[in-house]
Amino acid sequence: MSIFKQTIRNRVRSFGYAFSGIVAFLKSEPNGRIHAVATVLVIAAGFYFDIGLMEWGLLVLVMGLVWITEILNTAIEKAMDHVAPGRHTMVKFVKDVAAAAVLIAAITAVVIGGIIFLPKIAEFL
Ligand SMILES: Nc1ncnc2c1ncn2[C@@H]1O[C@H](COP(=O)(O)OP(=O)(O)OP(=O)(O)O)[C@@H](O)[C@H]1O
Repeated sequence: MSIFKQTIRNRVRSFGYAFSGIVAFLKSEPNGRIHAVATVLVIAAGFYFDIGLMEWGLLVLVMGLVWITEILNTAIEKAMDHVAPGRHTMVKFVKDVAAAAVLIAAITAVVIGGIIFLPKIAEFL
C-alpha cells in the first residue's frame, strides 16, 4: 500500500477513535447528556430567535469550549482515579483545578448566551 493511502487510513482510524470517545463520554457521563440536551436547546433557541451570523459564531465557540473542557475534565478524573486510587491531596488539587476550567467555560457560555438571548427575550415579552 502507498504511504499516502496508509496515512489516510491512519487518519480515518484516529477519527473513529475520537468519535468512539464522544460516544463513551455520552454513555458514561450524566453531565455529557445534560450538555447534549443544552446544546440542542440553544441551537433551537438560535433558530427561533433568528440570531445573526456573528451570534451563531460566538455560540458555537462557547458551546465548543464547554464540551472540550467537560471532556478533558472527565479524562483527567478517570486518569487520576486509575493511576492514584485512594484519597490524595494532589488528586484533589488536580480534579478541582480541572473542574474550575469547566466552571469558567460554563460562566463564559452563560454570559455570551445572556448577551445574545436576553435582549431578544425582552423584546419578545
Ligand atoms: N482521590 C481523591 N483524593 C482526594 N480528593 C478527591 C479524590 N477524588 C475526588 N476528590 C475531591 O473530592 C471532592 C468531591 O469529588 P467528586 O469527584 O465526588 O466531586 P464531583 O465534582 O461532584 O464529581 P462528579 O463531577 O463526578 O459528580 C472534590 O473536591 C474532589 O476534588
